[in-house]
Amino acid sequence: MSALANHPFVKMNGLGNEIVVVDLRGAPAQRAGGAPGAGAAPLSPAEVRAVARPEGAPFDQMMVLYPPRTPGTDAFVRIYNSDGSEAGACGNGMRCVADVVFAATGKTALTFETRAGLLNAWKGAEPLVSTVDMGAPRFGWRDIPLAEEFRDTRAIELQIGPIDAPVLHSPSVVSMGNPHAVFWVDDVMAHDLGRFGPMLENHPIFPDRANISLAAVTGPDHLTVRTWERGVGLTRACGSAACAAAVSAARTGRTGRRVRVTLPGGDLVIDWRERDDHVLMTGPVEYEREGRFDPALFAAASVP
Ligand SMILES: N[C@@H](CCC[C@H](N)C(=O)O)C(=O)O
Repeated sequence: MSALANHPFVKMNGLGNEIVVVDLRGAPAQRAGGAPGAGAAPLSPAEVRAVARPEGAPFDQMMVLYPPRTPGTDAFVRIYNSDGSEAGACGNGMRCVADVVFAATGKTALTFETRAGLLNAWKGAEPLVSTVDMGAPRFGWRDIPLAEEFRDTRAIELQIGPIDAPVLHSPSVVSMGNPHAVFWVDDVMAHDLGRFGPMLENHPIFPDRANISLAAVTGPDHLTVRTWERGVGLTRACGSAACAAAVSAARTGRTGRRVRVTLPGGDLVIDWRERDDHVLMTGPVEYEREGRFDPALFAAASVP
């Protein structure tokens, strides 16, 4: 039987980015995938997709907390996309997880571990607002990763549309713990991202696929961004994409290092800190409902 059967969950969102939070830290060791400190086996893609079904708890990302692997951390967190794939980073999801743990423990600062490394979170001055340190961006072509060498990842050779009049071209590419391509446009609404997104997500230049964003500079230190998320599709907000757009904008001289990013679901403040190169993301979360996973979900999907 799935570790998720009958297990409680919290449905939240970060600016409309649909997030389900599941805490397996108190689950019996074998159900949580191993003894505390010994790691946590991933859920199967079929299990994750079962939860994402309309009769389950549909989400863009499901954030699953396991016992800490590293002393001093509050949890090991796995991040799942609705197609069952696992991601290395999810800014909005981490802010949701942080708020759940802030509320349960009374702490105001937390450290989590994800596949992409350690990550700190702080409670904000206002209720339901928090800041997550997304770590340092990586710009090397192998780190993103790209399938072939590009010395300068501020604008790589990639375009769609007619060769002499491309519709989208020369994206900035970066890893925020997950792969991002940012296409610079005048108006993020003027392009059919629902059509181009899947082609670009699965373009052979991205061996691990990629999150695809359209970004426009819409004011002094203000960006507007829409994202086609890897493993999900169009979402109302993608925190790591906001970070990717912000660092790419600063890196290409379009803005300074602290910007407000407007996404379809609302605004995030992104600060690419000079002193340690880390990217800080601040924004709100919302609680929607609590529930328990119906075991029938997993039986129907014939998952373990
Ligand atoms: N919504 C997220 C990003 C989630 C992961 C992404 N789809 C991937 O596969 O890399 C965010 O807020 O950062």
